[in-house]
Amino acid sequence: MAKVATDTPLMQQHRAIKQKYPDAILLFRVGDFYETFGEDAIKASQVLGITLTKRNNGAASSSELAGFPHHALDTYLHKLVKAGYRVAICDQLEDPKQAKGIVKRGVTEMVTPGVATNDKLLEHNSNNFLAGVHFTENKLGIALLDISTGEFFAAEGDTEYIDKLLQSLKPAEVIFQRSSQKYFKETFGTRFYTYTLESWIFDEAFATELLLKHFQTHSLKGFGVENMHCGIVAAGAVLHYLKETEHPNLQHVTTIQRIERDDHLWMDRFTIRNLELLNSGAEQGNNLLKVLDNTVSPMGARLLKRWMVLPLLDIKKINERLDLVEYFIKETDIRKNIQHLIKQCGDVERLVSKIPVKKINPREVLHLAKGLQQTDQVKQICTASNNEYLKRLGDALNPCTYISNKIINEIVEAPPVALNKGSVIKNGVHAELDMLRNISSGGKEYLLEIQQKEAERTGITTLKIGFNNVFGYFLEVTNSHKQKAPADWIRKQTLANAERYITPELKEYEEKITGAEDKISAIESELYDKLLIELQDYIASIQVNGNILAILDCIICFAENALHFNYKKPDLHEGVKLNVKDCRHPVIERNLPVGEHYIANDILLNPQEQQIIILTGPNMSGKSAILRQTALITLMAHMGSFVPASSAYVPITDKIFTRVGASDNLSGGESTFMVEMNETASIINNISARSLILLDEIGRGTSTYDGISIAWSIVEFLHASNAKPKTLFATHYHELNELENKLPQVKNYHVTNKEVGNKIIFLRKLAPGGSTHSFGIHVAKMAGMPPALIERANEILAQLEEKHVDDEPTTHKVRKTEDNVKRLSTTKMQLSIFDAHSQTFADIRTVLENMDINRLTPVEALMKLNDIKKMIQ
Ligand SMILES: Nc1ncnc2c1ncn2[C@@H]1O[C@H](COP(=O)(O)OP(=O)(O)OP(=O)(O)O)[C@@H](O)[C@H]1O
Repeated sequence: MAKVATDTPLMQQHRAIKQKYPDAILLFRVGDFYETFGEDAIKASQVLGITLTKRNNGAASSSELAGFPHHALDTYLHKLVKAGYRVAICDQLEDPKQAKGIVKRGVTEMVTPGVATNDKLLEHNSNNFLAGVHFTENKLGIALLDISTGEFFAAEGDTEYIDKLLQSLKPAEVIFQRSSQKYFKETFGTRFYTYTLESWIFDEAFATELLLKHFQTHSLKGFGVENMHCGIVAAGAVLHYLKETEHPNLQHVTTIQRIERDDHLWMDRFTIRNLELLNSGAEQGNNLLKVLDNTVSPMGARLLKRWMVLPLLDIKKINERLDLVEYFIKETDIRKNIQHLIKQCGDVERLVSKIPVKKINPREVLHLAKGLQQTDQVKQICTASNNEYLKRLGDALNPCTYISNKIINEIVEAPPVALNKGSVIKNGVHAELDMLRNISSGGKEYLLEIQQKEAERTGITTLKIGFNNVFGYFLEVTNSHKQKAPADWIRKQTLANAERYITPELKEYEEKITGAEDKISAIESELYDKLLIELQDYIASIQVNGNILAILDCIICFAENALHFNYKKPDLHEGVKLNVKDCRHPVIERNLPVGEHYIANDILLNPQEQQIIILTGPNMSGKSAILRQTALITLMAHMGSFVPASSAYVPITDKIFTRVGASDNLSGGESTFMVEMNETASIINNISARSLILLDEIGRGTSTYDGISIAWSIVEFLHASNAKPKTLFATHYHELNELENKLPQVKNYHVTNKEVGNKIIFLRKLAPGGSTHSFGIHVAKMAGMPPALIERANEILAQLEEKHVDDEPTTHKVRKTEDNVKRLSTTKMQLSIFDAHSQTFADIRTVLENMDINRLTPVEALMKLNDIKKMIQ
């Protein structure tokens, strides 16, 4: 921080407070402004675009200064936090008028990305989690708390599991111990906003004590987390951090829930990314969440996101959801009524979290109360239904009748947002308040009487009564009448075209009115405060309501989706066979150009006869779509949603893995191929009989020969494994079709197309058998490559195809292809890479010739590859 002048008491006070928050921008309240000094001012002026000035303190050194009016806090705070700064808000802790000497100041809130409660900083359809991560040698713990809703979760497991939770729940801020900084970055990347704490905070006894104190219980058994040692430590760190950042009012954090790995269908981060669940690569916004999320409340939208990244494994619970979707499809009136009521309830979870910190305004309190009345109606509808699950949900709703009635009886029909902006409490609630109101309004009438009386007395017809903060009520006379002003008026102010006067009578009434108004506002605050204190007792119940309304919102959304998009109820079972008829891709089908229809396909995967499908077909024919729709249908079924198919027999699936060859998401300087191999290795080590694996052009990140070899051995491995995971493998290596003849549970399929003249028409139908060529050149032409280039490519292709290699073993084929390439290099357009490095090429050729690809393990293949790479270098 730049040196701050020390000679004024104000600056001394600033320095003392700033010392406690060295890594935050300190917004220092001075009068009606928030000021920043020194380096804080430089940063604030850059981020906020406000003027940077110098404050000169006479003999002492000068300091940079930048400030903004206090009422603009929300807007500027939002910008600072979004820019990645931690912001400490330092307020005046006493009324400056009452202060003796310098006004007392202190930090009342520290705002960081993970502990934001301000509506402007939050996205209504996303949780804003603060995550704590605790590292130990063999396990990691994680806790996630959304202070804006009160939701608190804990989990523990290996690095991969914690990574998956971090990637899918996307916390706004992650805290962990300082000593783990390097490890965190290496393990989870640099995309998270992080903050480190001292190691002593990550202690189980300390954490347990904090949690017990917070929940006011004697043990953590009731929450089911008592054995979750690492999770407890992480949760303790989160609570500690909230205390440190001046968030002591956490009464809305009423419980901590355990996230159990074995309760959910597992998808790692590559899969979540590849399946484009939450975000999509090319076309922004076209993801599964966007397509499925037709919820009507923010609570519903947030829950749907969680259901998507944490799909269920318990068949009973899934069926409960599916049956309720079916019920809602049939019962249109019930569905529409409940949906209409949920829509009106508002964001119950976020409203309730403002109660402990008293940041809930009168309008929101009334909204909450009306929401409770709507909840009561939802309850009536649910409990009267004949669906067991719906009855149970309805039974758990608590309309909190006493408090909702009280609020509706006490707060006016259209209250102002700010408590001090006028009348909030209804007449008839408080006798003294009513009386003071009479005085206040009567007093105002009396002022008008004075105006009339004085106007008649003086003959000044244009006489007006006005008010300002400096000398209160006054009589205003325009210059043309000022000579008529009587001697008993006291002149107070001269304006360009008028004079202002006060009279003793005016003063007397002014005091009466302002006295009454001050008292009115004091009584209103007191009554409102009381209401908030009473509301605190209902926080937990209202949160339960919020959660149930969110569940209903999601299930109704599934019913609406099923009706609008023709989704059908999946049949989940404990076996291993996957059989989907007329399967569609939920996202592509909704984004097709007008007039185009999605071509549905049947997918059958069964470890006994058809464990692995090798899928070939031209570029753009729809191979990836078939792979992804199989995974998406499985995932949607596990969320409890109906699926885009005419029927779906879906096995309970523990893991979905998808790997896309040569993905462009490079990290840590690894080569594309290395990333691809790492990702594939993690599948091979984690499969079970219940896993679904989708491999899309694995191996394409390297040369054709290596690619084929690796793809080949991966298929062999998956086929030979005891787990027998169901696998779809899309590839351009038609050589892999040979595997069907060697391995009984491998089946070839291709995506059909028709050649008309020199054009391809994609029929997009899945058919048995492999396809022979890829039409890559045709796609290049469609993409607008220069005609000369296309012509030359066709020429090369024709030469390569001259020798048919299709019926020969792969090893021979590779050699023949090499021969072709070698021959091509001597034709008119030289393939310069082979020419320039002919010796290297010859060496590589020898290595390849001596290699028996059929016997090579993936690791050996990698080592050979490495040798080849060295030769090139
Ligand atoms: N069944 C289908 N019905 C209608 N359109 C489809 C279908 N399948 C795919 N498409 C359209 O074709 C495009 C290409 O599909 P996809 O990416 O699956 O092809 P691909 O065979 O994997 O191509 P490549 O081999 O080049 O990766 C999709 O973006 C979609 O617009």
